[in-house]
Amino acid sequence: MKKGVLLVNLGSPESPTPKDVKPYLDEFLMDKYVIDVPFLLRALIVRGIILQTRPKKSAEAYAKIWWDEGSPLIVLSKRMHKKVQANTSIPVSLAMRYGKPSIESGLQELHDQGVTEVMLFPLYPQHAMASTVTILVLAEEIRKKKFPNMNFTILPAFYNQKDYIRDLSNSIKKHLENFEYDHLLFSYHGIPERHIRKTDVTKSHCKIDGSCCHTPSPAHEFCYRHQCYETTKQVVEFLGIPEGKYSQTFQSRLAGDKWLTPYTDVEINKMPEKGIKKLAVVTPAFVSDCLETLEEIAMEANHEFKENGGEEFLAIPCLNDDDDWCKTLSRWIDQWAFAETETAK
Ligand SMILES: C=CC1=C(C)c2cc3[nH]c(cc4nc(cc5[nH]c(cc1n2)c(C)c5CCC(=O)O)C(CCC(=O)O)=C4C)c(C)c3C=C
Ligand SMILES: [Fe+2]
Ligand SMILES: [Fe+2]
Repeated sequence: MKKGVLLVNLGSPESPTPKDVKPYLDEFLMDKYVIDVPFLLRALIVRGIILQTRPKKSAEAYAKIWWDEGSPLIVLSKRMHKKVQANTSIPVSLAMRYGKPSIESGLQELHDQGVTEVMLFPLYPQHAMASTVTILVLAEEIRKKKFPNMNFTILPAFYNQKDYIRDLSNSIKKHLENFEYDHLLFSYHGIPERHIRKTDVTKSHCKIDGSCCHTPSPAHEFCYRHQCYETTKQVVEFLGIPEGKYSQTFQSRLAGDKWLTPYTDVEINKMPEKGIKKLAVVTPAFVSDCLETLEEIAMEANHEFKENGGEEFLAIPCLNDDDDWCKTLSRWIDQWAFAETETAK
């Protein structure tokens, strides 16, 4: 029995061109855990409507943040992977849910090293159907077809883990050292409200009314909204940020559904008139900087804030390949690998 780990992030297109963005968006948005409607309706919405115009617009956005080495999300995930591997003797592979390197190639790499016990490690602090569940479902499909002798253990969402909260808080603190902020905004990737109800294991707890997420419930093990509030609360406590000096919003919505509120862009635009002139934004739903942080926040939100009277804007980087964070990841891996754990198939 040999143990190994598969780190899985979201993925990016091959290049910032409509030709490569289109198949990436097709794979992403045709995922039934992302656009969760019956296949024919999904195909109509995605292929008939979204893919007619979005690839060009998205490619332009990607082109603004693209690096010489490639997509920031992929480059940063690879740097993190390298440091994590350097601090553990357990084989660690990196994969993306959409695009390359694929989950299948990551599992193949581990298989080629004789690994039979794999910890699946979704690189998302908060659990969501559109991010975590889709990884686990696809990995299981591939396991059944190609690697039937492998066993999987799943690393649960780490939104409230002491080590994660400490590393995130320390990184925020470091970036705020030279920035006298009026307000710190915690902006999380949004999801449709319907997804929250679907992942409610009690089928009765989630009301999305502002109070359910603060009332203890078994639903919270899989409630993205609760987990976002909890990450914010624990970071705020760790850093001692006073009430009124921070808030939480959700970004990156698609047209159509009602997504989690308040919306980041709407709130940021209102801030200058409320007296917030120096704004810092942190994006804890992402462990690696990506289109959503580098373009939507650091460029677009920054621009809008200033257009509306804001003066200074700081987009705090994600944890990326922060040394402490990479050591934490290696330590979690070792804790699992060297503990007497039961593996789940
Ligand atoms: C926290 C993780 C993420 C969740 C949950 C999530 C849900 C979700 N996303 C879309 C649609 C799009 N997201 C896009 C980019 C994108 N999304 C995440 C993470 C989560 N998404 C990341 C890390 C990225 C950036 C990828 C990169 O290459 O840098 C995009 C593509 C870009 C664009 O055209 O705007 C889309 C589309 C939905 C519909 C959804 C939940 C239903
Ligand atoms: Fe997304
Ligand atoms: Fe809730």
